[in-house]
Amino acid sequence: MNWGIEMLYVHNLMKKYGNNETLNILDGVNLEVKEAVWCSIVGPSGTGKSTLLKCIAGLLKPDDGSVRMLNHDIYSMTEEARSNFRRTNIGFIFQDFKLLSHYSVLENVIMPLLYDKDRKWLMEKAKDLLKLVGIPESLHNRLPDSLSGGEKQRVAIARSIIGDPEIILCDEPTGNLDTKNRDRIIELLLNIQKRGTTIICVTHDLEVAEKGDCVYRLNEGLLTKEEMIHL
Ligand SMILES: Nc1ncnc2c1ncn2[C@@H]1O[C@H](COP(=O)(O)OP(=O)(O)OP(=O)(O)O)[C@@H](O)[C@H]1O
Repeated sequence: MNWGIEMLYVHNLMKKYGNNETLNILDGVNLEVKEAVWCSIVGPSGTGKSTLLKCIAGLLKPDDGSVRMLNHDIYSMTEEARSNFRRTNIGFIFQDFKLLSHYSVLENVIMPLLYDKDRKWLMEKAKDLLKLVGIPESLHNRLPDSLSGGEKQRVAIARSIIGDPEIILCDEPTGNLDTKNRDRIIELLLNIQKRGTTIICVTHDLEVAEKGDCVYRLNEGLLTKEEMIHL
């Protein structure tokens, strides 16, 4: 594996909501992340961490600056190309899981690729991934609402890797979990990283953040590298 390949390059990102008098939420954010690196982003509530993730994901166009992922300039693409790029290269994990409540666990896992791949093949792959994240077969046909928080997040992790993404964007992935489940999710993310996947993880939890190879703090619109985390 080549550890030096550039995965993400964010240059001078600017974003504000509303009219010109409001502050820039992102005020010249720069970030460079290599392949197979876990990069944590911390910062006070409301400073724009989710906004930054959305800009990185191609879901929220910045006012200025650029996002390059795998040597593709995300905002130079057409919307359709960007959406295809996102589907094939990016996995997502959210604090509130975002599982579809009317679909079974298995159906949730295959959902990102439902229109791209053969359903039978996807089902087999989903079963393998659910095994990988420790979800027993007895839960495969259950609806998400009947699962515990830790189980839901493990299903969400299986869903995030169904397309073998190059990069996973996590927004507070352990925010709704107790310590035991948090540690299990950290372990899974570390294993996914070991397979060569890049992880960008927004978190309030410094114990999660410090699992990263690098930690950045977003404050007053700027991202700065943390030299050391004091727990
Ligand atoms: N669509 C929007 N329209 C207007 N303001 C918004 C919008 N989305 C977010 N904001 C504001 O932008 C700021 C940054 O929000 P964001 O969700 O990115 O912060 P955050 O750092 O992720 O917060 P938290 O840690 O609490 O989740 C907040 O003040 C928020 O109210």
